[in-house]
Amino acid sequence: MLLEIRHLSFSYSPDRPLFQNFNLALEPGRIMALAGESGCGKSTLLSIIYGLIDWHEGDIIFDGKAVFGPKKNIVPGEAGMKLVAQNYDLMPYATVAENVGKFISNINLQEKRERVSELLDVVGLSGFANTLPKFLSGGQQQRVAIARALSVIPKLLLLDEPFSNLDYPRKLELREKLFSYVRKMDISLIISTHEILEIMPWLDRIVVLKDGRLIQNDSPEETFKNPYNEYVARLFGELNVLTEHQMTLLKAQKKFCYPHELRFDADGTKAEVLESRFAGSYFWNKLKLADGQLLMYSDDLLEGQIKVSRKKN
Ligand SMILES: Nc1ncnc2c1ncn2[C@@H]1O[C@H](COP(=O)(O)OP(=O)(O)OP(=O)(O)O)[C@@H](O)[C@H]1O
Repeated sequence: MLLEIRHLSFSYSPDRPLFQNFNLALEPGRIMALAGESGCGKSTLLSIIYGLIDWHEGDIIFDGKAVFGPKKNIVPGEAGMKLVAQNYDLMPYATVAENVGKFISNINLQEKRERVSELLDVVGLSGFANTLPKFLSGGQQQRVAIARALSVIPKLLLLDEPFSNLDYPRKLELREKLFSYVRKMDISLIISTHEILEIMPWLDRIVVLKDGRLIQNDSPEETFKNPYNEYVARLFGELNVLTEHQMTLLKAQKKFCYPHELRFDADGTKAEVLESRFAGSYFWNKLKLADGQLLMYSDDLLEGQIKVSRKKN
């Protein structure tokens, strides 16, 4: 294992424990997402792993060695580990290129320039090498911090919501370049996110947290198809929670059903279309089915009475 968290306990205040006997492990070269509602402990866990916070009990082993908090390790951060937190901590009077090159050796300046230029390309900031951070947007500063974290290839990269400040096209571009680079360089990654669907294709593992507790730790496919509970299923977007009667009519084995899992079926059960709205790549529909309402996505606008069934997994 590259990282092992064993029996971790931590709270910000004694009356509100956050992590209690928390365990987690990461194999080398893997990409793991930390998912869960706001306040579930994602940022805190990343800070603890990086040694920025003293925890109360338990061990964190990184690359075979124990990690310590600031009481025992005054300069935080293990060699081989980098954290990009939500405060980017850039040098204000240094250019973007100088910030990115901060940890790169000056022995070969030509090599350093090339490396900085490659990293700026990865984060989509090639035109900003000579700009000062104060002239950048929050999202751009965040990307400078990511480039700097990648400048000396870490074994483990910790990213706290790296796409949160980006507009959609930039997010897509950075996502593609960043994950490709991380895979190419065999960097292990733990990434916290609110938007699990958007990064799902690149993940090996999804760890779902709620109030500091580990709710599920599975592959993306398993988590999506067999969410442990409603909280986990809701991380993937809109969700139907079926009534007993609806479960019987739809011959559903499970209580949860995503809107895309419902489909037209001449042999299906009757439903009434209450609303049908254009939503881009699909139509968003609200149906009345038996004793409750359901959401269903369709290719066409719907109206009146229709028949639906639940797709098999
Ligand atoms: N410095 C602090 N002092 C006291 N409580 C804190 C501190 N930082 C976070 N908390 C609390 O600890 C819990 C976990 O917070 P944390 O920031 O780790 O959650 P998160 O999952 O990263 O949230 P978000 O997705 O909103 O960033 C929350 O209840 C939060 O209010």
